[in-house]
Amino acid sequence: MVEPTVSAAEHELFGGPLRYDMGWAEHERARLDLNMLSAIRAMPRLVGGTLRRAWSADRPALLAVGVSEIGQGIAAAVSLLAVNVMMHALLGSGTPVDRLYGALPALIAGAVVAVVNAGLAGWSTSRAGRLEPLVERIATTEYLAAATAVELEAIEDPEFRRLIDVAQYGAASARRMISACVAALNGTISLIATAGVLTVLHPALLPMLLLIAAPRGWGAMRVAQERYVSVMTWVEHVRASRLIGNLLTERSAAQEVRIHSVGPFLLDKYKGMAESAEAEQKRLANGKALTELVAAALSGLAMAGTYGVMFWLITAGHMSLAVAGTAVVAVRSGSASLGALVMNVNQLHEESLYVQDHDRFLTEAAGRAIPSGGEPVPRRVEQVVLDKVTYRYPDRDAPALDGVSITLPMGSVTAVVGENGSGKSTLMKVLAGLLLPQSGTVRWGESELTGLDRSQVFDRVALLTQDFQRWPVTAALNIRIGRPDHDAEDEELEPSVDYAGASPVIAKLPHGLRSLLARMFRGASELSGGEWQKIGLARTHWRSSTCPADSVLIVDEPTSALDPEAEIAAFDRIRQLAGPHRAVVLVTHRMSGVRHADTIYVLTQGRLSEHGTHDELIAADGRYAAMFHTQAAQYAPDSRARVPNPSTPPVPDRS
Ligand SMILES: Nc1ncnc2c1ncn2[C@@H]1O[C@H](COP(=O)(O)OP(=O)(O)OP(=O)(O)O)[C@@H](O)[C@H]1O
Repeated sequence: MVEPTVSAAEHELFGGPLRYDMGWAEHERARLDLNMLSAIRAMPRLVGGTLRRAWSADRPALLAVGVSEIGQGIAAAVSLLAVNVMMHALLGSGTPVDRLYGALPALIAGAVVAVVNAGLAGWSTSRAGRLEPLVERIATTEYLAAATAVELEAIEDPEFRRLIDVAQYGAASARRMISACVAALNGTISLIATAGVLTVLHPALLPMLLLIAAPRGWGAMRVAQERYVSVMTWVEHVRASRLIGNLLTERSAAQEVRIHSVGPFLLDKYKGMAESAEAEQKRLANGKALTELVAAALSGLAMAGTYGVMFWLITAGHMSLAVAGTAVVAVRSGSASLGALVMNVNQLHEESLYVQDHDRFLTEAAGRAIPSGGEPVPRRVEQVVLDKVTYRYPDRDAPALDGVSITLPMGSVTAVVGENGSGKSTLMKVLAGLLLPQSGTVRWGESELTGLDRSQVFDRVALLTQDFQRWPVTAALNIRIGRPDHDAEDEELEPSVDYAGASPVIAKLPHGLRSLLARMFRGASELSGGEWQKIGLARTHWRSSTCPADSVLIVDEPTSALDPEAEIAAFDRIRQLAGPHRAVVLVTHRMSGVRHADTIYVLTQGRLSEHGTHDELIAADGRYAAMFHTQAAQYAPDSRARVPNPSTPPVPDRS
């Protein structure tokens, strides 16, 4: 395993070296112990996978490639035979002119074969060129579909995220494997043809040919292995460098980059990291040069040995000069074919390592996919209940939720409050069916979440979080995307726009709802944070209003960017969304927004510490009352007297 030097920049920025830990499974390390034999042994399986993809992409094109490559192999054998006939004619008896005339038919045959060969090569290239993008598209689609189908827990699992990262190279490799397969097929057929001719000429020549090519094969395989190990070891480093590069150009960081002079600082770190990556490239290049030199020397020795054997065969009278002439041509073309074949097999092997990552990702993703099927969610449920729910994130020791029970009757507004990190958002993900609790149950009416068709559960949930997605599409689609399979004209979206108080926002846009909301495109418009939140609210309304059955609306900090008037209006509107067939759950730190909720649940460090109405909780004078009074105190006329003083002393001035 390569242990590259760690740059000072990495230490400072990330607290140490960023390296792919190869921790997926023990067989990963075994996989890196590549050698030529194991590569050749794995070849039928790898080629089989590529052919399967190509077969499903375009059968006629694949067949055309196969036929034209076999045709080229036959052409190679025929042209060697023509050379043999020509040699015999040229080195035979008679006057030079007679001998030239004697060689003419073979010469013409060779020319015809060359033309046919060129035609076949062109045909193969055009069909392979058609297959390549199709195969890449199939592999990319498989990758994207698998990534979107896994449980949220998998997406948040750093190990799985790493696999998503490395697997992204697989689709391009699957594409390149097509041309490598074609070239390998071409090389194999040419080689078989040449080997056949050589064996006919003299059986001793065939092993010599293998001896010439073997060192090059070994060299190519070794270089590929080194490169793959290096790429895998450095993948996180490369990603981090790219991240720094992006931060320097991203709009979101642009202000701090300038005002805090983060630009020159990060640029310097970027250079530091690039230098350590360059050192690795240099090490690889030196290793490659040395390996290739040794391989070329050994191959040269084998070539000299071959000519020596031929010399001995001629002088001992075991081989005629004409046969020797053909043999020289055959050995040269055979060793070139074998060399190319080794390179192609090697390329196939290298690409296949990435395709294997892609396939491994697909297998892993299938194991972590959200199960399809299950019982339908009852159309009417009366209430949704979370009963003693416990959830612990895979990389955490303490549970984020510990035995939490809440009941959400249809038609009610429920508020969940609590300090930062108390588990509110996690609770909402469990409620939405995005996370499955390790213990406890979530019930829709009498039906348990685990037995339900999860896609139907998602269908019944509308979710608005404070970091909701701002899609780089038109304003209309940004609303309609709340239920993308429900087609709608712009006019049908108007009630949602009105509901969210977003009409003035849309009116300001150059093309109304048709305006593109994506700064990165020319002519597009950008909204402020609060304006975006209104669009988000409109989207949530659209989703809720297009659900024909009992549903749950979850709003997690929906008003953080709204001005005070808009905030009051938004809380009012959210409350109005509760209807006979809809339960509303509101998560917020704004205590003014929760006081009208039917029930308020207070979470403290993942546990439910109290619940009740606003009046009950104020009367209980517990955690809720304390939070409420603290916030209310800020707005009291004598607030200076009532807001608690900071618990820490002021930060000293360092200048
Ligand atoms: N994806 C995650 N992986 C690991 N731990 C997480 C993850 N998300 C949240 N946590 C942890 O779970 C706990 C609860 O987090 P959660 O986001 O649910 O709290 P919250 O009450 O919504 O906080 P806030 O008010 O700050 O939004 C925290 O300790 C947090 O660090």
